[in-house]
Amino acid sequence: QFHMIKHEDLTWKESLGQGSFTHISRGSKTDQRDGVTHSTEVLLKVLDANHKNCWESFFEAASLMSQISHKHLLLVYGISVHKSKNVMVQEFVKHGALDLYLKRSTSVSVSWKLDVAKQLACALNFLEEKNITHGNICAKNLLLAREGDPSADNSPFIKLSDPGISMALLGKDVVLDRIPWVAPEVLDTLEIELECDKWSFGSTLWEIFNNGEAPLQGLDPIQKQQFYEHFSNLPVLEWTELADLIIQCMQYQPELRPSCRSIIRQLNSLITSDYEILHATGTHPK
Ligand SMILES: N#Cc1ccc(Nc2nc(N)cc(-n3cnc(CCO)c3)n2)cc1
Repeated sequence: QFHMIKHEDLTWKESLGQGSFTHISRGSKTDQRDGVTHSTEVLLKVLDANHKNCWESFFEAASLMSQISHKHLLLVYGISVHKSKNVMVQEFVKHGALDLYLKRSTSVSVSWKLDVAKQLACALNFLEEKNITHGNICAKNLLLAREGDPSADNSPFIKLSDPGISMALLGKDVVLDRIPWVAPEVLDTLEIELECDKWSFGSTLWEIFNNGEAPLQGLDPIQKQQFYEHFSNLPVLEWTELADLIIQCMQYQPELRPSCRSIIRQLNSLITSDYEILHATGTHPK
């Protein structure tokens, strides 16, 4: 079900940090095609040795991304299993994770953020049409392939990363730490459905429009759990129409959350209204 890559065809370069139970490095893979040796820059995602029991879920996440291809879904080249090393070999996405990029960037425009949000909505719509739930939508799992340069009139381009190890295996503390991205109903069942991705989309929208600041970042796991027990909502953004979309996505009743098509329609009208506001008053909504 996916391409097996030989360990000797991989070269590790610098470490780039870690996710849940994994760590990532820049690297390269060599392969022979019509007698010529090609070297490709890759991202090597290694499952921590002390979580070897999660290897099935780790590779299941990879195979989810390999079964389907879409311009906004990360390309997974294959996997490599050698001794106790379980490695997922991914395309190297030039500008890395969106949360870090937003934290570092000062001048990201509203239209840039709306463009990114729409790309994520399109990726989710594609998954929804195939009845596939991602289960870990957040800015950290959005990778920036192209920065977009307003003067050169080109726009950003994002890729949705693999969901990583399923929450059923991650343990309660990791699940609590994923509040408010994880949908409230998941806390009881640890089962993820399509509606869960809509809740997470709302939380990710909040992140994007708060320059990568993690929502509820100051709260400890207990306070995060209480946030759900009290049916709380994230702090409202100033742009009312955008705040409305976030609230719709983050409805505690899953069946009340909007379809992806509705999300895309609402983003399109925000894009046009943003455009009109800009050209009417020369100023941007907050
Ligand atoms: N400075 C810098 C820099 C760092 C990384 C990349 N590239 C890249 N490519 C990928 N396929 C995945 C990731 N990645 C980043 N963080 C995670 C964990 C959370 O998902 C995954 N980064 C490019 C530049």
